[in-house]
Amino acid sequence: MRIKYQKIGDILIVKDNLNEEEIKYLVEKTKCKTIAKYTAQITGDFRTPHLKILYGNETETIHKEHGCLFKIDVKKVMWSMGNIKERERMAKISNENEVVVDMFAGIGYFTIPMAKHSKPKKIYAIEINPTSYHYLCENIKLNKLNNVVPILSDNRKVEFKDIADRIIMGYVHKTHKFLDKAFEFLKDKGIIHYHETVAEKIINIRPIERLKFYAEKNNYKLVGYKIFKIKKYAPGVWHVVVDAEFERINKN
Ligand SMILES: C[S@@+](CC[C@H](N)C(=O)[O-])C[C@H]1O[C@@H](n2cnc3c(N)ncnc32)[C@H](O)[C@@H]1O
Repeated sequence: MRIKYQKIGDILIVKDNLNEEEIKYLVEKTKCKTIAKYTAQITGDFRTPHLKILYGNETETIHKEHGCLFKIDVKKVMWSMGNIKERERMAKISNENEVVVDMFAGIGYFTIPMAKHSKPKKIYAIEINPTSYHYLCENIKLNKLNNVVPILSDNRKVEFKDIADRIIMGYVHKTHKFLDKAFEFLKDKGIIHYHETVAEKIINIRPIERLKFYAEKNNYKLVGYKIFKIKKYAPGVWHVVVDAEFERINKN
């Protein structure tokens, strides 16, 4: 039998409805406690999934990835398998001298691996959704991290100035609208990991134009960048991340 599934901890997410025989096969093969299927696209600012349970009833699990533990309720909070490489990349990209702000922390998708493997001085992990924030706090404890400060808030209401060497903007819903805030957080020099969904034809143009526009508006200049494709988002549309390096323009 060939059935495609994603495994999050001991929960399977499948694409199609399954018959009894298929469910029995998957349960025996994977020892999963629950099988579920997404019924619609992830929606809203909180990125809430819509799920139909096909087998079992528990939706909370602990997922292991890159040496980290992620407690998550798959019914309440999203988990993107397509971002696995990016989570690995973020794990290694910082260092012990940096202060990082994760503006869209979720349950700690990027914060947890980065805090554990790169060991920056501090990561301020901001999350607006109380359910995701709850799991973010759980995951900080589970991974025994003492360099993460979780903040339950809309990142636009957080009043930090000039504190970050590095900023993660892991969100793809009009992310550019949050760039003014990112520049408030940024020190004189720093890096922003800017995510966006963009049509294939303008992958190398639109994100960079937006970054340049907001940099200039906030008295910074873009001094270097690299664009990475994360995954196909829709036909002809890519989820990309730009590692963008900025310097404040001296007013004198
Ligand atoms: C798409 S999820 C994070 C996905 C993650 N980067 C991954 O790899 O799967 C984005 C998170 O940003 C949060 N969020 C959205 N708007 C926000 C805001 N204004 N301030 C803080 N968090 C916000 C959402 O609740 C959600 O948990």
